[in-house]
Amino acid sequence: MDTHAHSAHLTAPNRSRSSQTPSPSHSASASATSSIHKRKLAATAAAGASEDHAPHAFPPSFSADTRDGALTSNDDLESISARGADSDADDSEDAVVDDDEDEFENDNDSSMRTFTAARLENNNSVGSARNTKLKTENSTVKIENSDGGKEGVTSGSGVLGSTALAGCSVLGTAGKEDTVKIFTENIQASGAYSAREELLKREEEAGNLKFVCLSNDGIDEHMVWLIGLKNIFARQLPNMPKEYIVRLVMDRSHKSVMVIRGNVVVGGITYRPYVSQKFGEIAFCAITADEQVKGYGTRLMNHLKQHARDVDGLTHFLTYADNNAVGYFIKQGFTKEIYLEKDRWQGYIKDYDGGILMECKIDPKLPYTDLSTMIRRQRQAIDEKIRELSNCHIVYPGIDFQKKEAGVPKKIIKVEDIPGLREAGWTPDQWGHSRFRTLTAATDGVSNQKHLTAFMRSLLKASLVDFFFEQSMHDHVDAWPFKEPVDARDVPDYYEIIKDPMDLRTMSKRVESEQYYVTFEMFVADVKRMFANARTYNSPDTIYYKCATRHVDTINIVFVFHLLSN
Ligand SMILES: CC(=O)SCCNC(=O)CCNC(=O)[C@H](O)C(C)(C)COP(=O)(O)OP(=O)(O)OC[C@H]1O[C@@H](n2cnc3c(N)ncnc32)[C@H](O)[C@@H]1OP(=O)(O)O
Repeated sequence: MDTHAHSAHLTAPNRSRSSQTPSPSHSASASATSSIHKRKLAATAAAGASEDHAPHAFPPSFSADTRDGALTSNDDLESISARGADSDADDSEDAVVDDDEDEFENDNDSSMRTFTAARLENNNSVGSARNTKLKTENSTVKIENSDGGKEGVTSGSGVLGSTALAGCSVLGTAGKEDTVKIFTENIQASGAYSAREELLKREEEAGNLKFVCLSNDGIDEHMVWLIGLKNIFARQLPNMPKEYIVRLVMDRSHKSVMVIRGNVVVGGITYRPYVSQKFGEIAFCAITADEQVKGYGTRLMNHLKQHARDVDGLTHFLTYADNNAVGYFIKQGFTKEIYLEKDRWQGYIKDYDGGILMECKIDPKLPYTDLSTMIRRQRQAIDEKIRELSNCHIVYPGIDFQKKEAGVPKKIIKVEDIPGLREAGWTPDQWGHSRFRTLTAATDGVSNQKHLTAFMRSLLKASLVDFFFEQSMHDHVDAWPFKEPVDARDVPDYYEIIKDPMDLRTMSKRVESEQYYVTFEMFVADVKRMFANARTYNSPDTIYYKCATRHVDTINIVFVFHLLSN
């Protein structure tokens, strides 16, 4: 274990999403993430800790493992301090040369100022105000064995393959296979998640897209990709000092899983595997602005999990997530609750003020890069089971419900003629189970229907108007809105507000058809609808409103009376 120590007070990288990120289909998340919040990383490595706990400069990745090839020095480390982005220090102070000035032209200044000012402050007043931000629990920083870093460079590098489970093989006979296929495709069901994963998986198989995991191994092409990734981080995490990003990305104990499309980096995740502790720390995660919310972030995370489990032997990931990226991490299976035992991670990871520590347990078995196939198979298995137990997958032709005037059906359909009803287990003796008895079903259905029609007719033609509108008719002869359908020429906005109009004439037509109101409840429902409309359209001080209110109770009484007398 490296026991190199120095008294550095470290970085305040603010990791925050770039405000220029377009999010066509996710405006909510885009707007939520567009505000650049200031985030401070209070990282510390106290000098003088015990040998066992390997007192080190923070982040540990800048320790001895890093010296052989990373673009860092301990001086540089000391210079990254806990500072906000509002420093006004001299921009001319040199730091790490930027590889892509265009990329950075908009957001370069603030972090450079932060960095520079931090250096000045660090020289002048080590341990003053900044110390108050340092988190005491981090005062001892454990140093990971170098195995993590080395592994990252050797066995950990390479193109990440999908586990390529066989395509959707369907159980059962050929015929069944077809139906299952049709059904599964019909369910639209793969859902957005699976659809995106499936699409990107196909892109990978077609060779248009690849996911690689690399460290700084000196290979030219890899370096170009790492620099491309560094640029994306710098742009997407504008409050994070670029020098800090460079160091971690180029640090050989860190690994980066990258999405490469057409030899161009689209995004990536830089993490440090703590192999002996079996967890990894995600340092940076970003997708280039115009490729966000297209599923790359999810596929990237899935590749990362698979690689970290199968190559690094990790069981967990920890990360300090930006507030505005918490939603993304939750969708990737991260939680704010940390279940990993503290002694496995505390002191190992960088501590960010303003971020939220989140954890993800890596499942030991899940085929992370082929989840869409797994989900599809699960759906098929569930579908098969449902088919064994029910006929709900069989779709019958619909009922021809052509209507005449006033919504009266053109032809009467007998219940037993409804397609699929008998097949679903219905038998005519189940009539009585219906909540509302229909009169046609009873043995004396015809006479009952006649009786009901007569009753409703009398209510409408004779007593209803008098009974219900006695007062209003006397007081207001023009109770016309209830008697006829409202004329849109008289009341232009009526049908914009009232979507289900009702009036006494329509009801009368329904009664006279002797086909519409097969239960008295249907009749009462129309009366109530008529009153409800009156109260919706008219203001409470109108006679229509008052009248409707008064007579809702009346119709209820009539209804109860009818039920009792039958
Ligand atoms: C440790 C850290 O680095 S924290 C900082 C994280 N990085 C950033 O904030 C930089 C800017 N943002 C990005 O680079 C990207 O948006 C990422 C990396 C956060 C996500 O990558 P994407 O490719 O956009 O994610 P992807 O398309 O796979 O979306 C997965 C789901 O997460 C959601 N999501 C994506 N970004 C966010 C967000 N910032 N907040 C909430 N939800 C989000 C998506 O809407 C999608 O939801 P759905 O499955 O219900 O449709």
